[in-house]
Amino acid sequence: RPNDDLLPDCVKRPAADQLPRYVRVNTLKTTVEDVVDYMKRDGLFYLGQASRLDDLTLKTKEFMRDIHLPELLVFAPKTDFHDHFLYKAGHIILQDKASCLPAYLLNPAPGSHVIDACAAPGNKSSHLAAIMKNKGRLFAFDLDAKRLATMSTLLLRTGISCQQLANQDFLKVDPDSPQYKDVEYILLDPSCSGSGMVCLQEDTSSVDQEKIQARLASLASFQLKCLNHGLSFPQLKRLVYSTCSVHSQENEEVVTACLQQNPGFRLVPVLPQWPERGLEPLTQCLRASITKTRTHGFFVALLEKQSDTGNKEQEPVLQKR
Ligand SMILES: C[S@@+](CC[C@H](N)C(=O)[O-])C[C@H]1O[C@@H](n2cnc3c(N)ncnc32)[C@H](O)[C@@H]1O
Repeated sequence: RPNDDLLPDCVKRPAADQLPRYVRVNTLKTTVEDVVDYMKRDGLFYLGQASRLDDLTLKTKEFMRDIHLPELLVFAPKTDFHDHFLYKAGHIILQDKASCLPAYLLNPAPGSHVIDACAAPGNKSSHLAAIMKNKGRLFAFDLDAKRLATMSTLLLRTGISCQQLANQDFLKVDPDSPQYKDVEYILLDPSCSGSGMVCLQEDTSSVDQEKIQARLASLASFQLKCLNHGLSFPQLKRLVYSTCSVHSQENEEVVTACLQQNPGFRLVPVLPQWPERGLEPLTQCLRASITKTRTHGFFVALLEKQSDTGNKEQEPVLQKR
């Protein structure tokens, strides 16, 4: 959740209004083809599959399939689907493209056991459940009861049934408890400064710099604790870490500290065709921004447990899908 203390009073609407409207198709309820047909019958113009980022500059009523994510449709900025039948019926989810990356990259197998550590309001959980085809177990935690209640409504609407929600501090979840003994995948999207949200970008001139730095240090320390905790689940294979922050203190610096403390894990190079990378030397990670990826500001890292034999070939994942 964006940390309100860090956010400025000024809200830069014009920048947010430039962002395409991204729509994730909920494959538990429908298919991309059916949604495309529905939208066409509704009077929208389908331009096919995008092949370059520039294609995503759409006029009113036009839409396309995204370049990178197979279940994502892209519409003109400000297209509003909140009253649309497909949204109310849970067939589509209104989710920024960058925020679809974590579940897509984690890619848990159907039937697997997965944790969404800081889950509410649940967009990424619903995406995980769709990738898992509702098979297996999705343990979702959040500290905030109100946000968890919103999440229950969203999950109900989207037809998810493999989840187990808990109003619990993830840092207090016992990795050695028998119920988590088969957890192989964790999605960790902890509270952050929210500095990547285009409509909430910081006007740092009016904010006390010392206060900002102290808040960032406290968030980074919490994020690192969550990461270390996630990596301590005994059967863990992969963990995806994400923030909607543009600050390296919450992103590359947290991941670097975590890798130093957990030498049994390595970074997986992901999506080689993605145009914006983590800051050097963490170029295996992804960054996102309105200028380079036409999304909100975002950061994603995929960590993987090294096999006992070590020296595993560093294969980029999800190059083709
Ligand atoms: C960035 S938001 C998560 C957004 C969510 N992943 C989604 O895609 O809808 C971070 C969440 O972490 C929760 N949170 C903060 N500290 C936590 C903790 N110690 N344990 C579990 N959840 C926590 C907050 O209440 C907030 O809902």
